[in-house]
Amino acid sequence: MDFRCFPTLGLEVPEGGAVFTGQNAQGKTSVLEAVCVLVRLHSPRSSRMQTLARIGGSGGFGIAGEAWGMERRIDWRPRQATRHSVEGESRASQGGYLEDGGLLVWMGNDDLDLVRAGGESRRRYLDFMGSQVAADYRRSLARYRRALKAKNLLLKEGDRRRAEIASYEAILIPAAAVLRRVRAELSERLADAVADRQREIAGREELAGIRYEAAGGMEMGLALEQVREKEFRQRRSLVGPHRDELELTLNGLPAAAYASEGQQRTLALALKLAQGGVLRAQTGQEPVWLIDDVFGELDVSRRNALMRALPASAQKWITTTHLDWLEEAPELTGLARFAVEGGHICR
Ligand SMILES: Nc1ncnc2c1ncn2[C@@H]1O[C@H](COP(=O)(O)OP(=O)(O)OP(=O)(O)O)[C@@H](O)[C@H]1O
Repeated sequence: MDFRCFPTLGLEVPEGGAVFTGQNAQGKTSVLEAVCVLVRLHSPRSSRMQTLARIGGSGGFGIAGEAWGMERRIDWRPRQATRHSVEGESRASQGGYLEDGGLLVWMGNDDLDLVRAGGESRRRYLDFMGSQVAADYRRSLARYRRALKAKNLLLKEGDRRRAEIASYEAILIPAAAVLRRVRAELSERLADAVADRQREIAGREELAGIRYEAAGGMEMGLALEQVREKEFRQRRSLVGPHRDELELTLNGLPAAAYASEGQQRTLALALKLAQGGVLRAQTGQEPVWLIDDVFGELDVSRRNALMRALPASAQKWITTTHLDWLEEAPELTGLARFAVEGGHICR
């Protein structure tokens, strides 16, 4: 193991899921994070694998578990290729490992950023979904990021490196086309689902809208031609999926600027609930819900609405520091409970 604060950990979680209780900084989020890393090779908290390795541990970490009936295992060591295996058989590439990985939805307290913060958090939201439904999405995203980084470095030198910049653009353009096709499809599917969930959680008519906006237009090649000289002057990339937006509105007005805090919280929940619904509709598979410290922070009406909106048959991993609300939650009383304390867990 050696993951975050856990030197070792073994857990058997029943099919319905579990609730992890404990004070702050005991390891609850880390348990959910380990699931996310094992299943999707992705941490919602950190883009650097190094931060996941336990400080004072062996330097790397390993996670193994049975998910969707298959034994999966990853082993991360600094300066080495990550090793992945499924059912004891090594999978050389990340894509190969993920192709039969299960689906996840992560809900956390910072989901409010989806509504309030800049476009980056909404792009991450789409990326997390896209990577789960389209095999070429993750590959294109990785390719796009690498080429964009290289292009931006060259742009720092002004227009002297035109030819090399063009060779990176030849990588960026097809990768952008994949990302945008999937993002646009997902956004369209999400629109109705988000509107329905918003109405349901708010308990009244509140019209939530989402609209995907490709920066510079869907045709990246054309957009690049139009901004080329400007990019050389400003020495940075101005168009492409890294600047796309998922615009959120409530009753026709931009949600970040006009919606109340309560409405924004509802919209953040609606976005995540809709994410689960769209993943299910796209794949026919029920995602596992990783719900980190959300319930305890909600007012009673939103908490009840969220509980009702979660699919009864889905597996849910829920963390909380407060126990009081749990006693009044009939939907969750049947879930197994684990107490987390100082990197140890007991049932
Ligand atoms: N790489 C690491 N190595 C060792 N300990 C770590 C590492 N990363 C984080 N920690 C520590 O692990 C502990 C558990 O963190 P975690 O976020 O899982 O707690 P939590 O129970 O979810 O807390 P909260 O309720 O405040 O969200 C914290 O004390 C944190 O500082």
